[in-house]
Amino acid sequence: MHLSFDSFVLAAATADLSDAADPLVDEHADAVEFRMDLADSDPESALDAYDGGVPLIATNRASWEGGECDDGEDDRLAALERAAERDVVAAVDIELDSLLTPRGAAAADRVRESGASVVASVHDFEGTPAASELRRKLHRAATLGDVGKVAVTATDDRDALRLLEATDAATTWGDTVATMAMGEAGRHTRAVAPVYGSKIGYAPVRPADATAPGQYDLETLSRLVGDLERNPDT
Ligand SMILES: O=C1C[C@@](O)(C(=O)O)C[C@@H](O)[C@@H]1O
Repeated sequence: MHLSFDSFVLAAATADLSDAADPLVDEHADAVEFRMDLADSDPESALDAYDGGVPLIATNRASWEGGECDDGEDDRLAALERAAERDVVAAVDIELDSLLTPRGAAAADRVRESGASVVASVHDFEGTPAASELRRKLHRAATLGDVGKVAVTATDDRDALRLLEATDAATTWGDTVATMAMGEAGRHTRAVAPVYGSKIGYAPVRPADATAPGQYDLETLSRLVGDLERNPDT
């Protein structure tokens, strides 16, 4: 399956692929992000059993990047390479710090050879970097990935605004990026960042199953993003 990041992709984020059968996913999601690192049972068996019609983004977030995968880098990335071999997996998320290593770069090559896209991701669970640093990270991630994703933690409105500004700048100079600010102060960026060019949003099917702080549930984010969408004809 293929996912185009030319326009906004709303991803239902989950640790449990059976969530994909929820009618809300069919109704609102363009993709399902499978957080392999958060899965209770063997994620590769879950991938084998997946028979949904919505393409998958496979993520196996390393513990050093705020996830729960403690495997060594080789095993962690090999699981993503195997995931990408499945037709339903349209994209694979690889951390920017990993893509900067030879093993991570090789994983990206394998993923692309399998026909999947690479989402290069950077997370800051402490705060929001300065504007210049944000721009640099976004550009670096968008250069190594087919989409460059930066998730930060906002503690006030100014943090959120800096992220939106960097999103707009990156999009204006032609990078394909995805941005979101985690935490309560950043919550609105999940709805607003797509207006400034962000190409992926993440939302749990049920509010209680958030995969990051400050997420809206899928139905809510779909409505908010839809309401704010610019329609050139109106
Ligand atoms: O990187 C991201 C973004 C995210 O952290 C968020 O803030 O929505 C949620 C994660 O599941 C996803 O992999």
